Amino acid sequence: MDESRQLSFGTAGLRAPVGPARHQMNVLQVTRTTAGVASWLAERAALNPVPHLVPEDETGIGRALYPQDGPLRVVVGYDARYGSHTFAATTAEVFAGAGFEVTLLPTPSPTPLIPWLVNKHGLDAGVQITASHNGAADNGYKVFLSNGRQLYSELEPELEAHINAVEDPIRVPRVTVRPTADQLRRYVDEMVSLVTPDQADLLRVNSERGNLRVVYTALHGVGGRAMANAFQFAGFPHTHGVKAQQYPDPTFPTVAFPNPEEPSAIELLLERAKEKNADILFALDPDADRCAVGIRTADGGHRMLSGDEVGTLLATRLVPEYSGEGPRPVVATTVVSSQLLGIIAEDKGWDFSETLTGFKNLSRAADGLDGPLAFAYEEAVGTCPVPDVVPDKDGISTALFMASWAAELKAQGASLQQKLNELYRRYGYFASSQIAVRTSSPRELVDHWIAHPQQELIGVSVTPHILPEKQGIALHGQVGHVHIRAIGRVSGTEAKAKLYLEVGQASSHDEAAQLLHQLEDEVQSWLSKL
Ligand SMILES: O=P(O)(O)OC[C@H]1O[C@@H](O)[C@H](O)[C@@H](O)[C@@H]1O
Repeated sequence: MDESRQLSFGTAGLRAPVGPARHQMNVLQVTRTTAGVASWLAERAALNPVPHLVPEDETGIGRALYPQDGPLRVVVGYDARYGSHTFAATTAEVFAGAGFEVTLLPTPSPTPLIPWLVNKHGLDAGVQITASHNGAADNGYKVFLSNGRQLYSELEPELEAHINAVEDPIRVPRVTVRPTADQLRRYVDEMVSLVTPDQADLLRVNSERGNLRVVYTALHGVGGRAMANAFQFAGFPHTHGVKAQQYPDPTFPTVAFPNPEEPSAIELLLERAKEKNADILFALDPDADRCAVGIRTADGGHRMLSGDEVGTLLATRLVPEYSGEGPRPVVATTVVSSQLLGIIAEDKGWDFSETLTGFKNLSRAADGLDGPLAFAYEEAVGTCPVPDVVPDKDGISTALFMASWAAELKAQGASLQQKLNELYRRYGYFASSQIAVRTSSPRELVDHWIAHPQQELIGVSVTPHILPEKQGIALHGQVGHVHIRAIGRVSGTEAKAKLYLEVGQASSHDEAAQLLHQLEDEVQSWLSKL
């Protein structure tokens, strides 16, 4: 590892092991980064002055009292990892030292609180100290801009130039910041209000929710309190957390990787689901911006839905079919997610937009289109159900929407699996899976795939497409009427290359599963030869 290398922004901000070197997460790194962010935000504000809100001739007294003319305002939050509290306090103090008005959250909190607060209070930026689902050794730094959206790629070079221009972090001025009152309850109340029934439906809905058995895990992260409160306030009395994983613990003692996408991470959740005979299961990631969802299977067991299954289902639940009036709502997903959402969008009259991985891209997916972003998701169990309230992925509101829907369906004798079957019957059967290759040089591996693209997969020829920014390569082919796709891409959060496999528009579940199986076998066999 090159120790002189400065950290750069990846899929979701800076992420690196906590340690003393220049390419690691430490107080000097955080000081330098924040000083850079502060000077960059100040420069942007100076270059984009607030338009005059009062007539030109009314100058002078009182002008400074307009909120837009005050100091830049930021909020700083943090998860419960090693170093998070210190890094957050450092971030807040450096912003304050640069003349910003700073809101520092008092306790470890879910990441979605930051975009929610930025958006709600018209702040100039937000920072969350988190390494999301990475291993215990890592920490990270995530930047949200004035509209609550994450810092996006085109702006990264400008910001990185400001960070690199910070000469001696020790000399950066710091001013002590007193933390604010806890904001979690306010956030939870607003999320719960999204699923609060009308007065006329109160009795029916409460009784539906009273019959749903919910289990969830916070995976040793910061979402436990938010999730418990949210379910309680929304009227789900039979909600059970996985006790061993309920409270923040930076060692993540019961899991190898605290990522709800990893089968080993949800073992205790599945045990709890069996014990409680659960109808629905939720696994938050450690900073609670993502949420995996599980359901009961026909044989009485449980299975986790894929991110694509949750995303496509929830889109159909939340976005009404286009009525022909006004701008079309925009739904969005990433290039490595299922192609099903695009097909549904065409049928429902929605505008559809596809971006590179990460909500830094997805939250901008409707820019340049007529309509607003109505819904976005990515296959990595990240869902943004209400972009105008939280313009990023949000595990808590996702869980509330899915639980409310599951309760309603249960009362009708139906299920989420039936809803999924309806989608497949209408649009064809889809199946997908992912293979991760952990390596110290994922870039080299993916460059090799790009330079020597596979010509055939499971006996049919495939056409290669290089992903934007050379992030990876997509191979598309047809087996009769069935579409097959394999994408290789460099992870932007961990040292791994990822392979995303999908079979689409098959005539039956079995056909999709069988072709996917063949695809997996073939990919595994060429991986073993590398
Ligand atoms: O595939 P990557 O780059 O490792 O990212 C995986 C996921 O990592 C999460 O931490 C990000 O919040 C997601 O947006 C992202 O999709």
